[in-house]
Amino acid sequence: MSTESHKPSVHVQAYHRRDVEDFPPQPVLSCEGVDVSYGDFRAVRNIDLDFGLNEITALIGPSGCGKSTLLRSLNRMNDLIEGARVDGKVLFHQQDLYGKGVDPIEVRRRIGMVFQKPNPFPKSIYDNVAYGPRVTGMRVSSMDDLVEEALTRAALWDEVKDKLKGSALGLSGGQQQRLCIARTIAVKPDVILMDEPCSALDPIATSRIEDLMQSLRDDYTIVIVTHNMQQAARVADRTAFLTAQVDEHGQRFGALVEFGRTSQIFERPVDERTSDYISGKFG
Ligand SMILES: Nc1ncnc2c1ncn2[C@@H]1O[C@H](COP(=O)(O)OP(=O)(O)OP(=O)(O)O)[C@@H](O)[C@H]1O
Repeated sequence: MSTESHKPSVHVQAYHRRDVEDFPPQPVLSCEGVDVSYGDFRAVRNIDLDFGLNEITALIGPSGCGKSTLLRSLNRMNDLIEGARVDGKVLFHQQDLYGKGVDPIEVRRRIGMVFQKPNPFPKSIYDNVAYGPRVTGMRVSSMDDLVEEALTRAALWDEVKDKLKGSALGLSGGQQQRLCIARTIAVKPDVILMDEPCSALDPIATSRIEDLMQSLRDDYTIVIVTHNMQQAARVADRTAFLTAQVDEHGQRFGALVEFGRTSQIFERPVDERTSDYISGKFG
């Protein structure tokens, strides 16, 4: 990594950001020397990253550099992919998520995930939100209240309160994505992982999700993978830039290039590769 600072490249109006410290004072989730492999292919290598409490961290980088692979390692979603393996440590409140005796279902409850394409269940709006609390056996004094709270938190309640028994599939794409966020929130996670949550949405629906992320940040730690650098610059407190490298055997793999406050990454990147990427020279 060079020490010289490179020119600013992306200027966008950011949401009001916290004045985050240079290093997260309280990392909720940390990667220590994380490698993710698919069979013999070590797709992502040696990642060290801290995700700070009540912060939004964006993972950016060119296609295929391993952003989604890394994101899935944060809540053991890669366990569901045959041949996938994670080495190194992913610490959640200092506990290794891949340690002995850790229940991956509980991991996914505490660290929820929202996908690129809204994926509501073919059930009613109400049942989509109530699904997680029911299957995880959460003790709930009033399911109606919990559903209302989650939908309100996901900025969807006013639009759906009169049709809770209607099919979730009848909602617009943006509403479906907010429903998926409500479904994630309903099981009371600490962290929400978002894998390109706006890539299937129009600009208005995208802007609603970005607003929602800002309001969720007070209660949750959010990690978002995005291809949209303007989006990262608008919403994230910190940004990690990954890129593909080639090892001595000619094998491509994803590596972390630079991680810092979003303003620093976009306005004063230290590494030339970051500067080239955000100025559109590759990717
Ligand atoms: N299920 C899988 N089996 C084998 N290889 C995979 C699998 N999923 C991803 N890969 C490979 O791992 C590498 C990283 O892929 P990944 O999808 O994580 O990158 P990405 O940065 O999220 O890409 P994009 O921005 O295009 O979504 C790529 O070489 C990809 O082909």
